Amino acid sequence: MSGVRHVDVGGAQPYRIAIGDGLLRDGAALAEHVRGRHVFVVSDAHVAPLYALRVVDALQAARPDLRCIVSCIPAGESAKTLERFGELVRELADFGATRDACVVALGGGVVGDLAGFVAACWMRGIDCVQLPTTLLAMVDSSVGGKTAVDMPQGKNLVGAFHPPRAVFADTATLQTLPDRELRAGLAEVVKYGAIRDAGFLEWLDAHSEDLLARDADALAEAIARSCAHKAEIVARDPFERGERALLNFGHTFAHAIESEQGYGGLNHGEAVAVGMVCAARLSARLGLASDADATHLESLLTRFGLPVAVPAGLSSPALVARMRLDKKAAAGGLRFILWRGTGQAEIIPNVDEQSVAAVL
Ligand SMILES: NC(=O)c1ccc[n+]([C@@H]2O[C@H](COP(=O)([O-])OP(=O)(O)OC[C@H]3O[C@@H](n4cnc5c(N)ncnc54)[C@H](O)[C@@H]3O)[C@@H](O)[C@H]2O)c1
Ligand SMILES: O=C(O)C(=O)C[C@@H](O)[C@H](O)[C@H](O)COP(=O)(O)O
Ligand SMILES: [Zn+2]
Repeated sequence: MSGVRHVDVGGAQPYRIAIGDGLLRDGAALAEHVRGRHVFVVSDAHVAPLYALRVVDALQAARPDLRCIVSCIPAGESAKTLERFGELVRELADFGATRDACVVALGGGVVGDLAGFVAACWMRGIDCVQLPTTLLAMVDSSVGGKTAVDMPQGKNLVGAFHPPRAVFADTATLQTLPDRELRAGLAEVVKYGAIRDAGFLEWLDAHSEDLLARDADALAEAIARSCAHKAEIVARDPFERGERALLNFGHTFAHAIESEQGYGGLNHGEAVAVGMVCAARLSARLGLASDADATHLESLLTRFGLPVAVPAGLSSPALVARMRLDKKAAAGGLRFILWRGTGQAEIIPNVDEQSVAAVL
């Protein structure tokens, strides 16, 4: 296969991210990561009909001894629950999956987070291979080993760190992705520029039309650069003891919005876009950065067709209350990822709630 890019994730459990057109058909490469005979493919109602058979056929052509089953969850954030987790582990038990079984997550970040959590828990941890099919999953959720399910009380409240064995991002799958989901992925791409690479933001600015038109080279470049940023951070800080928290830029706001809307309003990428603008405005309010930087970020996100304001009808006190259950909050109060200007994010403890409410 020509033109495949690779990003290696270092650390105690290293793995490789492959990015290229047609990777789901490369059964030999996928099968390399299956140690036993059980393959449990988790996908969703939109992705499974498009791609699941392709993956199973490719795997079985390469390894006729494999036993593959496909479990299909409903599409969307509302499927990322403890209840669905329970169903999937019961299916694994019925399948007779042994400890050398492999969970294959075929889909967006919802499938990736849920299937990854199943892999983290079944027999205290089995292999997981991530096959991301959304831009967001390719640039972010398939990498780094955060797995989780949501609760009504908050996003990703129950989960585990469980790095994948490998990630195969087949960029051909992006051709069937709805526009809204493509734009959601661009929000997390912008995040890398916002937190640590002002030059990347300039590149995104210059290539915004190519990206929205799904130009293959522009998308592959954006994915590879995003993965390289994430790989560098998670290799140094896999368990978010320090700098990994920078990847949460905009997320304290985003998660509060998503949970307050019952996971049926803005999708994750859209909420992150709003959250990043709120974080930039809060930085300006606290005197850390200029309002001009926030305005520049807002205009790039707007160009990508993303929302930049908190949806009408959400109350500031309710959102702030939700932030108290954010995973970065400590007994001492709210901790935010803010910036000192484009490309310079920092962890800021003890942010006062009045300033947050004012920005909301
Ligand atoms: N673990 C992490 O580090 C991490 C990072 C970022 C986000 N996340 C999580 O990821 C989730 C969001 O992921 P997402 O944006 O991929 O959403 P998603 O998984 O809900 O996918 C978005 C929609 O696109 C559909 N879809 C997926 N691939 C498709 C394709 N190729 N063609 C047609 N339709 C397709 C899905 O069925 C779904 O309807 C959130 O739960 C978020 O919390 C996790
Ligand atoms: O990988 C990380 O670390 C991130 O924070 C990436 C985020 O984009 C992602 O949404 C993540 O799931 C948020 O994690 P959480 O710990 O805040 O739930
Ligand atoms: Zn995110």
